[in-house]
Amino acid sequence: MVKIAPSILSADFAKLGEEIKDVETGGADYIHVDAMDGHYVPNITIGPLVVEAIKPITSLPLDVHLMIENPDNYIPAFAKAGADIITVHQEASKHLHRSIQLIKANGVKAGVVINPATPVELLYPILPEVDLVLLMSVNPGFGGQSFINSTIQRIEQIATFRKEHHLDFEIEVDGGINTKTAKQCVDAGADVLVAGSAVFNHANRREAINEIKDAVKG
Ligand SMILES: O=C(CO)[C@@H](O)[C@H](O)COP(=O)(O)O
Ligand SMILES: [Co+2]
Repeated sequence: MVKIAPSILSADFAKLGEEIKDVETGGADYIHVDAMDGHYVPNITIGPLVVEAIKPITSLPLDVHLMIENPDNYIPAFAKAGADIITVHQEASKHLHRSIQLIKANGVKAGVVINPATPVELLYPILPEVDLVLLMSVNPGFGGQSFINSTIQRIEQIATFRKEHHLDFEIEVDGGINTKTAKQCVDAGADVLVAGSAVFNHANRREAINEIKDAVKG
């Protein structure tokens, strides 16, 4: 069964707690938290203080996607704040293996993420060490963008590597997920779909999540 990770980037921040409860009761599996620093990406969003504030609101895992420069400087703070999964960009970490080890040393599941223009092969050396691979299907920085179709072949490539090397990390896809792209991603091998605007721009979040889950089955 596919997991849905609503991205709170598209939630109403004036009532963030209610928004998170709404998607939790609506059937979400993770809460996706997009942390942006205005340097690595051209937008500024959420820091450890917000993660700490939402931690008691939900029993779902907090899936923290770091879009920040020098991620090692902030991994301990996000872990302490309550992140359950921390994902670092291959492009933003100066020493990727060290970043992954640092996440694990802080007692958190470790993920690696790559942008649409980064060759998937660059991840191969780190794949035996990670719990999750996040493939960006838009350029990071904003919600509400269109899905980049070449992502499908990239999911297949990572899924093939996972099978051939008997690994068990989850494959997550982030950006432009809707009922159509969701099915394509899952057919290619994705386990977790981040959905920001598709869930939070829908008046009924349960319906939005069910529509994606049903589309994947159909
Ligand atoms: O990391 C990011 C954007 O950088 C995402 O998590 C988006 O927030 C997903 O939003 P939608 O494309 O689903 O609206
Ligand atoms: Co994200």
